[in-house]
Amino acid sequence: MVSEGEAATSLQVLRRLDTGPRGLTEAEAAARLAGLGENTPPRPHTDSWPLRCARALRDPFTAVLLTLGLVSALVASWGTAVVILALVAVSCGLRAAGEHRADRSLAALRALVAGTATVLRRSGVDTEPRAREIPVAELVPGDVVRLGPGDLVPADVRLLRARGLTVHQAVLTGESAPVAKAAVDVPDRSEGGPFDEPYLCFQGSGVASGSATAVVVETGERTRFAAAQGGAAPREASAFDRSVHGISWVLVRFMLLTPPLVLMANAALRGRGLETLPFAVAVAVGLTPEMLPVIVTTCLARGAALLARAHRVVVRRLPALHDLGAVDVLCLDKTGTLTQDRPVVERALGPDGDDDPEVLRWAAVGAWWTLQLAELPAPDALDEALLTAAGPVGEEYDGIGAVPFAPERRTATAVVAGSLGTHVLVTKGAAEDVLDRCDLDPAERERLLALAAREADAGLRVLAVATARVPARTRPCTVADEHGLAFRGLVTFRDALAPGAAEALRGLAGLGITIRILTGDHPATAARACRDLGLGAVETGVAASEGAARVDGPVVVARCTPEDKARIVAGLRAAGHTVGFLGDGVNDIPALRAADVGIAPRTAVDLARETADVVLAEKDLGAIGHAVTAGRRSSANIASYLRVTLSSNLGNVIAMLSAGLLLPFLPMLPVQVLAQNLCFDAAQLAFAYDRPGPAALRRPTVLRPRAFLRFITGFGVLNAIADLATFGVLALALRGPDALDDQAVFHSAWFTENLLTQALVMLLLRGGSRRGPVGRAAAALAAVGLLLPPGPLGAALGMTGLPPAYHALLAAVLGLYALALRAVRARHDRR
Ligand SMILES: Nc1ncnc2c1ncn2[C@@H]1O[C@H](COP(=O)(O)OP(=O)(O)OP(=O)(O)O)[C@@H](O)[C@H]1O
Repeated sequence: MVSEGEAATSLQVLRRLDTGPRGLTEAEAAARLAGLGENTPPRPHTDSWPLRCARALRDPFTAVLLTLGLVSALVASWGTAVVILALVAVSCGLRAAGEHRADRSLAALRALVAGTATVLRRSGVDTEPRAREIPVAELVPGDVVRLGPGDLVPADVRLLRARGLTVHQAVLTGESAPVAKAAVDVPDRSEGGPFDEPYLCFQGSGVASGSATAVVVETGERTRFAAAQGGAAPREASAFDRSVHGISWVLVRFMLLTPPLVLMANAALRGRGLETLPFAVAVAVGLTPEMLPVIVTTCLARGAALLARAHRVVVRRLPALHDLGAVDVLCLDKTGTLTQDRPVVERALGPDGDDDPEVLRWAAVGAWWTLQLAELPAPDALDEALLTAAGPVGEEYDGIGAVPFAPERRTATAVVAGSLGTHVLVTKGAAEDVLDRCDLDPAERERLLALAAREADAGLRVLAVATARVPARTRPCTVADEHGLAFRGLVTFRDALAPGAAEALRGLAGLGITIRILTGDHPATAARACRDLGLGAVETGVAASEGAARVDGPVVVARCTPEDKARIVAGLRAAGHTVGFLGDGVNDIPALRAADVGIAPRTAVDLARETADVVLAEKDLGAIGHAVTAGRRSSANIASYLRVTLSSNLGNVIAMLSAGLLLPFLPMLPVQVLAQNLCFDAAQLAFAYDRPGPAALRRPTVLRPRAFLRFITGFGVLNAIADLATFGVLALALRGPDALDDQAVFHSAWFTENLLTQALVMLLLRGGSRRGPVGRAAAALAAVGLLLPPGPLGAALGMTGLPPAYHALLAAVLGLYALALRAVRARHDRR
């Protein structure tokens, strides 16, 4: 771990690592790799089976079931206790198996999006070092790496040189704002911990801005990140976690209240004592949706695996799939998402609007020397386009210093040696920001802004270029030097629209998703791109404008800084929307973090990819539509399961409690309640494999705990009325010694009726096709309901065959119940 080396000088650190500023030779690096092992991040510590099962036990429903099992064992109701334990074991086993499968496929998917690092290596001792990209796993201590905006720090490193470097260390320290880092040759011993040291950067952090050259000090298991168990910083609970949590806790309270209520009511009205406890416990168990965790894990894991296979979309955090289904506002950046981010220089023009090749030359000189002096691993797309268009330029001057581009400033500056002891500052950047740094009268400034806007209106990207001649000096160039400049002109670029973007945007609008474009670019360039993509009436707003964070605000918000983007996303979330953000640049990272679902293409900068919840393996906006549909499908299945289970469970419990008070005996034996519950659970696993109807996929799906609880109370009461009505009718119609006075007949009748109504509810409350896994499971449930009581298992459970007249009456009651369910459902859907 970085420890004794922390306070050493840079030279001492290089010596200790037996390396130099020119990096290692390939042979030396290979030998170190063989000796020390790969630089792979620590594996998440969730693999062992006992640990998985133990985690599954922490689920609130399982905890309640265990408590109920314990209570049964205490009153020596062994049958009940054993069935409850079996339920717990099955649910934990299924859940652990589901999670294991999900983790395995997620790990394989993550490998798809693994990153690389830029390292300086030499082929032999006397050869010049060459910067090349290698997989992060192949880095060894002593390697010299280059870091640029958006890079993940690939190991624990000591900075040798840095320019304007700031890094996000949230994963390690929880601090969300980027912190400034700088190379220090002879460090002071500081008060704070190693994370506060300016000259150290750690694996797991990411470069927010600036650039650096650094030597790798520790790799693999020996990094601070590994020591911190590689635990990602705890994330704010997602919309999905919050809804499931909310619903779970309301139910847990219900379940805990049920046994004492049953006991008290039976004691008060029927004078029964503690002998009703097993029944009370069984009723509470009947209320529990114990398969919820299994269904959730299976639905999400299946959805994610299908999505990866069919559309090459990688969901890095399972609950994000549900959140995708709930997204109702999708914010996109423009460059690289709607356009290809392969800009080509179109024109270079002077202040009067005429062609002027000098402007392009100065811009390219600036790009070349910023690239060289800031030691950036690679030029950005605009700089690359300048260098391609201008040809070799840098050699004519000596580079002195550079302040690399930062999206908050929107300018980049290089300083080169001029004639007769002077230096020339070359600044390029967004027109407004460069003009602010020029000596101009207001009218001239307005005229030049209009010139830039005219070019941008044609859909071109625009860079302004300005220079200043200053006396030569030795101190390094800083942002403060960018003033008093002379305006040189504009360079314009054409960046073609991404193929398929227009169609994908139409598809997303068809899914009921509002699109917002948040870009750092010129408002006119952005507006033109959006118009060409058919984004309806485009209103542009600058980031600072009021209302940018409202969903009915402007479609395009231009000149956003990274913080503006995050602020708008946070504002939309605060207004109750579920917000997705798709971006690929370093300027998108705060917004990716702020969104409910951060989405990045695989070609995004490493840090954006690492921050995102969802990674598109192909740069295809259309894949988002598929991902949203997959999310809606998984959520619809989870919601169907919850609706069906909870409303019929609640109905059964109400009916059973009322009947228990009206009848001279218990309406069902505890073991029968539990057997019925087991049958329900098995049938409902089918929801994990269901294909929901098209209606469920048309709108964003949100599990709103309040609406949910209203739904289940409504249908639960309807279910209870149907149960009680069945018995009312039966009691009237089938009098006599063989009929309902006989406890075994009553219990069997209740058992059959319950399973049949449950099957009906599965079919009618779900919506969509009656066929498929849910249809088959409902049919199987109905068959068990009819065939089990007269069979040997029925006899073992204290049940018996039913008189034929019962079945006829039951069919009539079920018919009526189905009609009522349909009517109530239709009314509910209309609301
Ligand atoms: N290398 C560069 N040198 C100087 N100025 C630059 C450079 N790159 C970008 N700019 C200027 O800064 C502005 C903002 O850039 P930024 O990277 O924040 O957003 P963007 O790439 O234009 O758009 P988006 O946010 O849609 O990805 C650009 O419009 C351009 O004017």
